[in-house]
Amino acid sequence: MPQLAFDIGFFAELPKLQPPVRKGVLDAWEKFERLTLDQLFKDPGLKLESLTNAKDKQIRTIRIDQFWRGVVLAPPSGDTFVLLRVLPHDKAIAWAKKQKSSINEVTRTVEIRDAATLEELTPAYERVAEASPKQRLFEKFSDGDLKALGIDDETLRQARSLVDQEQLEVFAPLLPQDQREVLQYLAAGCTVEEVWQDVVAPALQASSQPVDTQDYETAIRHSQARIALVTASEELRDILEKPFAAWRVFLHPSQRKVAYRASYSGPAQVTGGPGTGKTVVALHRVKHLLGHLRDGDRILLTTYTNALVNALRAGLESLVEDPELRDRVDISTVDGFASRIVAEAPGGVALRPLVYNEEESRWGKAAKATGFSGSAQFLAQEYRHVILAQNIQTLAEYEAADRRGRGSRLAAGERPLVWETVQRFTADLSADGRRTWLQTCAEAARLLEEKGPRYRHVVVDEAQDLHPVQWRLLRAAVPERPDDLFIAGDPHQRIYDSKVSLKSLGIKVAGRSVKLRKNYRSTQEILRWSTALLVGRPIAELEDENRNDTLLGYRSALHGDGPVVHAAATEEAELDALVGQVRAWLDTGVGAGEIGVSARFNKMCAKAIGRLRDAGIPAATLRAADTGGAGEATTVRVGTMHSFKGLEFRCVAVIGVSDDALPFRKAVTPPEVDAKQHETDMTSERCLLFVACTRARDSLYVSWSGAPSTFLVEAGV
Ligand SMILES: Nc1ncnc2c1ncn2[C@@H]1O[C@H](COP(=O)(O)OP(=O)(O)OP(=O)(O)O)[C@@H](O)[C@H]1O
Repeated sequence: MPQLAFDIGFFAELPKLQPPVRKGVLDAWEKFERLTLDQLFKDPGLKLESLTNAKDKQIRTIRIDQFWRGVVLAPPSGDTFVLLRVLPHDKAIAWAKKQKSSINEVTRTVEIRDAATLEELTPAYERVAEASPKQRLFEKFSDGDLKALGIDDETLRQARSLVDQEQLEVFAPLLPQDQREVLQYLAAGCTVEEVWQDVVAPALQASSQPVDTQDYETAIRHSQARIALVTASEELRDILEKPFAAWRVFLHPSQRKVAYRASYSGPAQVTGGPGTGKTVVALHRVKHLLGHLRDGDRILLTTYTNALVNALRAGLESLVEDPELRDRVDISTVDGFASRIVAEAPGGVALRPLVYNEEESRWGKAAKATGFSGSAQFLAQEYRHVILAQNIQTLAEYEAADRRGRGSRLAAGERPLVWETVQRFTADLSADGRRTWLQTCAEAARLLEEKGPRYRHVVVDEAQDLHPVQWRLLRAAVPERPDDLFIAGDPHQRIYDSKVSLKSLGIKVAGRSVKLRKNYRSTQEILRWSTALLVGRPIAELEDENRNDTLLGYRSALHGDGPVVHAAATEEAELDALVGQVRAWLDTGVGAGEIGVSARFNKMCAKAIGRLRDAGIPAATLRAADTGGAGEATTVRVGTMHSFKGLEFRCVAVIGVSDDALPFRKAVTPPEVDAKQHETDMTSERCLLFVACTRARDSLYVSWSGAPSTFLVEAGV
């Protein structure tokens, strides 16, 4: 029976199609379901026509309505057709005539290229290259290597004519998608092996048969990354009516391979720069695991902030239709999960957690009581990074503890007094019915270690910021078995003080770790600018702190304007400029809810909200807008850089990026107190700015008053 599948290019244009045109698409799809092949070709309403002077006889058009035409791949064999585009009549014909389809001999997937334009451009570029003193862009790669990566003869000739990346960008939209990616990664500096592993191998279809380059029926089924087969009209109606979320349907082969691998023999990890779809992969992994869950088994899906919990919940709702299945997933922050475990324990008392500022003053008091002369900051860090991290329970254990991660000296004879001060701090806290969040996690971990795990699988997003105690808790929440932990995170986005590697925690992901490189969120211009903030700064891996991670090959296929930077003389002037920028976005049709404003401090956020509201622009803090329901769509959301973690907006203004705000002196341990901690804190501050900037999809605006942050200066802004 014939059927009409849908190419990703059609979905990309879907938001522009009016409801009657969408209805026309649905009608056309139903015709393919209903009619025989013979009837389809003869149907006068559909007009499945081939085109004169077309590059490819297999590319035809169909009638959607009087004005709109669909461009369809109509293979010579098999009965699956693919709707490539829906365009106004003349544009559809012009576009269709230029395209050519093929089946890639390496990946076995269907490819579409703009053959006419490529044929026109290539000789001109070849002439330019011959006259150019520059080396050819792919000079160092042999034909054999390129062919092994799926570059076919036509693309090879085109690739050989290029001398620089700018030229490749001209060719990129014309090339078949998979081959384009291979060339872009190689041009970005990745090795043949890396491209093979990250781009080609995940797309490969296991088969011992030679590739039949005429068998489109099979190739279409191998092309899940760009062609969707829709089996029910309700499904299609749903896709056509709701705003289309491509991530639900079209995973990149590297994403699909990680998310839908049948099973991992132990903990698995997915890393990658901002916007590479780690959260998307985590959600698809949950979907996969739900499909194999035994009776009574449950999944914990956990992340760092409440805003992200809401985002995960919404994502899972759109990915997993069945509410009963969704009910088998608990979605919570790690701290929220810990509170629940502690509160549910027999006799468990919910102790009020300390907020950040309270802790330091309590350490000060404890030090005074015991006569410890060091700083409160030292004590807080010692407690966090040595005592809690190593789960130290006694003075003897503390005296024997390894303090290698710490850069501050502590003579052996001083440890008993530190220990006494710690005891004082914890005793005072419990006397007041209070607890730090990490103490709550430690208590929850102890309870689970005693009573046994609660979950069959734990899926962790934003893993880079978890403290060893939180890892202990998650480890105790799930038995050590295949598919126990699935971990998504990015060390470049570490913005809290928890530099810890999975290896040091005994969580072994070697051989089960994948890195994503394609950014789906931001334009290449925003990425390049933001990435410059981190260039030359070593960032330790998530897996192993003795190895550094890189953003090599990290890139986006999206393009737009570069970020706008604004230097204001005073804070007042900076806030005025912010209002001007937000108004300019609104004037171009951006919704208020698509705009995010981020600053280092709450105080600056409050000022921004006040100023925007004075100008008649609805604005609220992230939390107020998100818990206020409707506010989310109609309000500019304003939040600290920390609270922007994991979120995204069409337009982002990062404000107050001044010398005195980033790095924030109080958040950075002085080098004379602890040189190692100083470095870690500086990196966290730098990453914080990186995180804030990489929340932007289409537009990024960065401003400051007075002197700019040294991070901007060092990045050459
Ligand atoms: N295969 C895909 N197709 C289309 N869009 C995608 C795909 N994968 C991810 N996206 C989109 O890219 C954006 C970023 O995805 P996601 O939030 O999962 O990235 P992330 O790696 O978790 O980002 P960050 O680390 O910055 O929080 C989202 O808008 C998501 O819908």
